[in-house]
Amino acid sequence: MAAKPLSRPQIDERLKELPGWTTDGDRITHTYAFDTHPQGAAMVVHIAQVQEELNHHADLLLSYNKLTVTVNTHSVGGKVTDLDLELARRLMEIAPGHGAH
Ligand SMILES: C[C@H](O)[C@H](O)[C@H]1CNC2=NC(N)=NC(=O)C2=N1
Repeated sequence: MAAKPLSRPQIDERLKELPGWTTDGDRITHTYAFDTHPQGAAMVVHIAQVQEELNHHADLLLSYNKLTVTVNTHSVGGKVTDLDLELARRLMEIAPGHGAH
C-alpha cells in the first residue's frame, strides 16, 4: 500500500477520532494503563498479531502497568501516514478487552 506523509493539520484532524492518541507531527503515541503487569503483557502479544496482519509495526514500551505505543512509517522516512492511523484505530478496538484505561 502506498503511504503518503500527512501534514500536521491532517494528523490533528484524524486524531480527533482516536481518543488518547497524541502527536508531535512526526509520530503518534498512546500510553495505556492497566491494573496489572500481565494485562499489559497480554496486550503486547495481541498488538504483535495485529501488526503482523497489517505489516506495520510500532515501538512498544512495557513497564509495570503502563504500555506506551509509538508509531510512524519508516518507509517514508519516519512520518505519520494512514498506516499509522489504521494501526491506532485497530488498537482502539482491542484495548478495552485488555482492561486498558
Ligand atoms: C518489508 C516490510 O513490508 C516493511 O519493512 C514494513 C514492516 N513494518 C513497518 N512498520 C512501520 N512502522 N513502518 C514501515 O515502513 C514498515 N514497513
